[in-house]
Amino acid sequence: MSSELAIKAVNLSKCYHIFEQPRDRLKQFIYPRIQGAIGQPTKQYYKEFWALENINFEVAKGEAVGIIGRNGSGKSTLLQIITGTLTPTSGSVETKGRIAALLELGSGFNPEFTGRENVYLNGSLLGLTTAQIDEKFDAIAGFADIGAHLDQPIKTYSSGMIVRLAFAVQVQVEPDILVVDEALAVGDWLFQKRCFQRIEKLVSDGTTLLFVSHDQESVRTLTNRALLLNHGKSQAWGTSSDVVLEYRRLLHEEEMAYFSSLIPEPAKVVHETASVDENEIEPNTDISAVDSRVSNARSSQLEFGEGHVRITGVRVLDCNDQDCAIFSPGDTLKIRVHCKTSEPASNLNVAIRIRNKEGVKIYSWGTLNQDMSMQFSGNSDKSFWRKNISKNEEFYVQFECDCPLGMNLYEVQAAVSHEETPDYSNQRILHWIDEAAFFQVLLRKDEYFFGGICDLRVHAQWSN
Ligand SMILES: Nc1ncnc2c1ncn2[C@@H]1O[C@H](COP(=O)(O)OP(=O)(O)OP(=O)(O)O)[C@@H](O)[C@H]1O
Repeated sequence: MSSELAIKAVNLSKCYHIFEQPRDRLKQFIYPRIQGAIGQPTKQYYKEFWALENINFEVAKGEAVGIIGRNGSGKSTLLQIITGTLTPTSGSVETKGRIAALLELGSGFNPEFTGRENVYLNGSLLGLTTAQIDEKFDAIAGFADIGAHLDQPIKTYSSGMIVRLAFAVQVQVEPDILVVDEALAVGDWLFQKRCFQRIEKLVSDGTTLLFVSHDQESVRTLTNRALLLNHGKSQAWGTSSDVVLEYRRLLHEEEMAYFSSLIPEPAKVVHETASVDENEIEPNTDISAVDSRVSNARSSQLEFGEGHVRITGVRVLDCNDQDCAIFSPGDTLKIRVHCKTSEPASNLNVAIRIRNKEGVKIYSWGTLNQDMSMQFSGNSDKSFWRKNISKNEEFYVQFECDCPLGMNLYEVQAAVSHEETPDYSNQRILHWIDEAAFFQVLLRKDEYFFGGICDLRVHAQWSN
């Protein structure tokens, strides 16, 4: 390996043997030997799982490299091979200099020993003499900042205290290569900030850093190159900002695939319904042909309520009253909530909530909001709240707008409630459904563009 390099991995692969049952492990230990001895073909009692496949990369001395990827993508396996706690199935890794690793919480600590004793134990494992540890002890204790706990056994420490002490030892030995896994996430934000500052100082003094984190911003700020692992394979290797972007793209793709599986296929036209005026509520409309796939898109776990008025389906429709799952900003977006009574009902409020995929409530609105505004304009007689609806009656309420939403995936929650008074002050939920429907908003290429969660319809003015 060139003297300029700190780490060189060549065709690194790791295969785990997965045994379906514990006794298969024993069988694997015994039978193939016997089968081999008597000249029979040997049988395999495990399945192979490749946690890493043909990973190649080189890290120059003093370089800071991030390793990112989804859970189970192979990051810890790779770090363990680099630090020598795991052997690869094939390929090789070479490292130069003293490696300090902050991998599993407090690994290398003896829980029965005090913090002070563990500092000496850990220091000696890292190759320091007692005299060298004596010299560094005050700096280590100062960085860990755990006060009198230093003379208590480690088993009495909180996870944050363990990580403080572990980090303090690792960084004070001034390693040639520092390997940091997710462990820092355990510390409080002030400690994390101090760790990051210390890591930056070590890197600027020439330490090589391998840093695994799910926090894309830390990877971008702390490292200059990064490796993206995906199902054990190297998906991207380059500048940290490029690789973090690639990681976002990967996460986005997977989220899209997940949400599209929840969004029902746009339904065929199954019946013609009259176009409903924006503010009109139409009881007694035929809903016999509500596409069952729309209501089937949710799990029955996600609903509750007293139940004498039930939501029988929620449909998302376009300007032609066609079931639609994809919209662009400005498109007519209709959400139709179909209900059925099992007893006579009145004082109803039918409402929707729209949440984006991050779970942020973007909007909630119900018929009572409209009734209230009718009341202000002295036209409250027509309010939905005052309507008496007979037993076994089916009706729907349609909410309609010009879609003001930004690019995202959206969940519709729907609810019907009994409101004792027309001001939401005394409410009984009759039926509430989470994940009643989903839709997506995509921006059309080469058209009006905005960023963020909703369109504020801002106009820019130039003046000089
Ligand atoms: N001893 C083992 N036996 C079998 N499979 C294992 C073993 N150790 C890890 N694996 C599997 O190898 C894959 C990679 O695991 P690894 O811990 O390296 O992932 P990771 O990227 O560090 O995940 P995370 O972000 O969740 O920490 C996972 O699918 C894991 O289940």
